[in-house]
Amino acid sequence: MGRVRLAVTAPDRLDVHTVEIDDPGDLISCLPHPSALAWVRHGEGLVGWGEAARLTVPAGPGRFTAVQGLLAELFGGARVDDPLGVPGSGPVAFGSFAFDPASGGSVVIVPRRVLGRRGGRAWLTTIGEASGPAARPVESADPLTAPSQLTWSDGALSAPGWQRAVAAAVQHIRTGRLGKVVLARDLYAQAAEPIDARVLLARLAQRFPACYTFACAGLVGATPELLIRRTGEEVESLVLAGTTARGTDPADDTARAARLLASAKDRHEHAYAAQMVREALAPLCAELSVPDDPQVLTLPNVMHLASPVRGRLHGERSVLDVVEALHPTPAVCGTPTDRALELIRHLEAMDRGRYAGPVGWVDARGDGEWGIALRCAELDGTRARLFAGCGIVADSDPAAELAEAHNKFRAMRYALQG
Ligand SMILES: C=C(O[C@H]1C=CC=C(C(=O)O)[C@@H]1O)C(=O)O
Repeated sequence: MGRVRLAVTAPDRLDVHTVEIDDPGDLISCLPHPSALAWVRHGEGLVGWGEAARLTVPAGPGRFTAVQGLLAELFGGARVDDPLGVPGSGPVAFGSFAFDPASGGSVVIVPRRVLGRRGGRAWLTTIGEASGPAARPVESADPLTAPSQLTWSDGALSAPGWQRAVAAAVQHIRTGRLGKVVLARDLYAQAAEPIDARVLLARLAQRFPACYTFACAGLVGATPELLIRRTGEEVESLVLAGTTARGTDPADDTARAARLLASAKDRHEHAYAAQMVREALAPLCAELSVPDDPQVLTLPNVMHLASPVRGRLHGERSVLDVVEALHPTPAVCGTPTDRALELIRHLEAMDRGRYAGPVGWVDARGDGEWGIALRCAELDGTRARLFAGCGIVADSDPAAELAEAHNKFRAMRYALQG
């Protein structure tokens, strides 16, 4: 167990049954309640609902390994019937961690039902009940209502206030104390009725199929950034940093992609993130491949510089142990990490909560997928708090960064407005 003391609500012993089922089709439309758990990309992944166990994770170092230790105990003591034995079958926990290690609010949930779909197979896992496996994913579902009468307001900083923060960050960087810092801002949307996460998930998955559409304890989004996937010994990551807006037509897109690849400022911003991921993974891996040059990832709202990373772990390490080594990367914090974190706390004038923290799932084998919670919102009844951030380097321009944040907000604005 790590240095963090976790609060756990769980029965003495979990009963877990996985059964292979016919293809349930769209996973998100199988979610029966707004309190959704989800991790879906290109129609594959996991959704969950209900709570067999909940871990409340306080602030402090060693959060990820502390959770891993506790889950190993909980899952190790469970009665498990898992004839599939694939990543995501058997006992699974979904989690979402605060960005800042000094902040509380991280949540890990072991659902009562998990529905999985990958590679032409589908399964249903029932957790916590001694009564045996459920035969069908959902008996009945609450009706869906899209958010209406939305009104918008600034979060901690107005647009000009945030531009001043960016300008201040540039000044700090020019003194040479740090190379890069990622600054974020928040926005609020107010709806007439409680916001149903399932509506937002369905819109995000349909519009951003290549992103990881996620939900965990009210944090909902579609992130393009894979922090780490572990499948046995294999690990994968997709490092993103450096952004441009989409073009107005295919020729404009091609020109913008070429400019992004050639942009010294964006290459610089990207290199900090790729380098740190390389350094964090190298001691954990027997083999590691990080491309020398990034490629362009095109999304419906923006384009990013992207480095797909692959490795083979040595030693017994769960996906959460690898998350512990990686978070926070310079894609969301900066270089050096401690100085960037200090500046973020000082300049953003807000607590990021779980935005820019790891979000994903882990199973009893230690396999799992964790993204960085970007392009997301924290739902609280009728209100949504949206976040977007931008990497700042010595030659960043505050107005251009504000426009970039605006483009990143468009994903969640679309999820809310349709
Ligand atoms: C911090 C965010 O994006 C990160 C990921 C990709 C590109 C980024 C950038 O170009 O600034 C950011 O590092 C965000 O979307 O809130």
